[in-house]
Amino acid sequence: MAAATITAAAAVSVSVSARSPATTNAETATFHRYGQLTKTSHFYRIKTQLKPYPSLCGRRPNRTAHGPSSLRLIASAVSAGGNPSVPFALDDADKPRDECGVVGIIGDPDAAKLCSLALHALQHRGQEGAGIVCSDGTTLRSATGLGLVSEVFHDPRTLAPLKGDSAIGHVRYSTAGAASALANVQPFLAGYRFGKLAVAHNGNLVNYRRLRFDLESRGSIFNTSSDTEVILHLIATSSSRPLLSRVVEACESIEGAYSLVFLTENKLFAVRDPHGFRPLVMGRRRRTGAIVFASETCALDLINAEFEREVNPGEVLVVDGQDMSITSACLMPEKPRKACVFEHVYFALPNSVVFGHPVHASRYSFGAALARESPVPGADFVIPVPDSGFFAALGFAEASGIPFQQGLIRSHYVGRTFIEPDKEGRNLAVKLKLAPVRTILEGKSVVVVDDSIVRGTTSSKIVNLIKTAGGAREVHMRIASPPIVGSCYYGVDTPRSEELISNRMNVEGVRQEIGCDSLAFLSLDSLRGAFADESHMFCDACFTGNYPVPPTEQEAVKLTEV
Ligand SMILES: O=P(O)(O)OC[C@H]1O[C@H](OP(=O)(O)OP(=O)(O)O)[C@H](O)[C@@H]1O
Ligand SMILES: NC(=O)CC[C@H](N)C(=O)O
Ligand code: SF4
Ligand SMILES: [Mg+2]
Repeated sequence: MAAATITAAAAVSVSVSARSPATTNAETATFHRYGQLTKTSHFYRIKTQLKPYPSLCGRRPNRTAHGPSSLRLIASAVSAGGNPSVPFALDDADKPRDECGVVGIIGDPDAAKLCSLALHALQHRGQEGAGIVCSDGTTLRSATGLGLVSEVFHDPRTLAPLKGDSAIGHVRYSTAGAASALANVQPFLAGYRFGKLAVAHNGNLVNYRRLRFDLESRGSIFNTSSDTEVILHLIATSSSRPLLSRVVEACESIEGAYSLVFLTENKLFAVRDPHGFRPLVMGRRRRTGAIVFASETCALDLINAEFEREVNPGEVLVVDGQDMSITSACLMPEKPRKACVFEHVYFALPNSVVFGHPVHASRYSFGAALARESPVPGADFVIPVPDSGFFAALGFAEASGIPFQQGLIRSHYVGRTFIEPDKEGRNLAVKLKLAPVRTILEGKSVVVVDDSIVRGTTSSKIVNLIKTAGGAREVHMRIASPPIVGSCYYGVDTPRSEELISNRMNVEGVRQEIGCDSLAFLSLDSLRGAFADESHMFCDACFTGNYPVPPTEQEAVKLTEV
């Protein structure tokens, strides 16, 4: 972005209506500009959720380019665990990894505590680090650490200083920047010339290297090696006012996947990229009326928040802590919706409703379709690969009429293996995690259903376990998604294409490699069929190679080189 002008396409106006949680009538409908809201009630409901999305969009005049950076990342007030001395190098050698979970709460005296609970519910989205930033209206405080939420916040003294009515939180699984660096654990808290700002990000920016290069050549000093920090610098160097405009302007420069929550002293922002790759939902706590944003509805459920709606792709929502008014703006002209289908295949928890569809139901229908496409006549049992293969196996069993049996037991003390950052960790985790039930499997022909094969680590170990330790006669693997043939550039750990087993070999080659008696994957048509006439609104690039936002040549090379 060397040019001196940026075209900012933010909405100039938003619609807000207000109501008390105790009433159902809309009390007020006011029209505001850039979040200059008049207080009409303590509780507001956004009218825009009833409007067709494009009606929110508008345009505002050109703005001048970013000035010199004045951003200062503030070290965590509390660093719970980890090694703070890990350097801040831009680790080009890092490979992209997986998902993250974000949460934001405003209007509740227990905001930080609720955030930590919500992060527990989102733990499956990232196991490398966790953190919370909260605000008491004047001061932002932060606690971050490496490891699981239960490890980072095991000591009540870590949460105790996090007082205030608003907070954001993050569980990390790195896509850009070292997995082991405490500095990369979010939320990031920064000081800039208009105050303090914290951010938590789920997704991956495909153009962050170029943006970082541009910012650094204008004097920005980066404190982390994460793509997310670029967003803070873009906001800090924007010449737009107020913060909503700066956020919008920053988002116009970034490309790729981003579901974001920002916290200032008195406002909470939620932003979703125009394609809507990653999920982000909004809810409201019944007891206090607090507004909650979270990656998945399972986090809302845990803290008794009622789901209200998704944050729309391309939407910026701002909740003002002073009057709980909500402002909605549109980032830029509409782009085709491309929700990540892999959230339904693997990432999200089955009790979540993601992109408007219950995850357990999608998985069940993938499994049932698989049974119709690739039956295994004469098999004795259908066995799920815990955890995420469970509902697909149930669908397979019911559609095929073959009895369902829990032939593999999962240890509750080992997390997700696919999201382990290194190969040794993944190998060990599969071994420790799954154990065969010999008295079920011995001498039997079994259909083993898993949600996906990525590198093949899990499947080959499972086939071996079931045959040797379990004593099964035949193992027929059925995979409830198509072969993964392409890397993901939008926040998921499908790293180098050479590491993807289905990219290296055909189905028969994969079968021989993992050692099962037969192998079949779900067809692309059946995957898409589960979403019927909405299927065009899903990204399935890792199965098809049709990338909605082409990675720049440089990004693609970097991602495949490391
Ligand atoms: O081919 P691979 O590289 O081994 O990756 C695929 C496996 O990883 C995932 O499980 P994971 O253990 O991460 O999570 P889960 O417990 O939710 O199934 C997925 O469900 C497959 O089982
Ligand atoms: N998986 C994610 O969404 C991670 C967010 C961010 N890109 C990071 O690497 O920390
Ligand atoms: S490429 Fe695959 S994992 Fe990545 S966003 Fe698209 S569907 Fe999801
Ligand atoms: Mg699994």
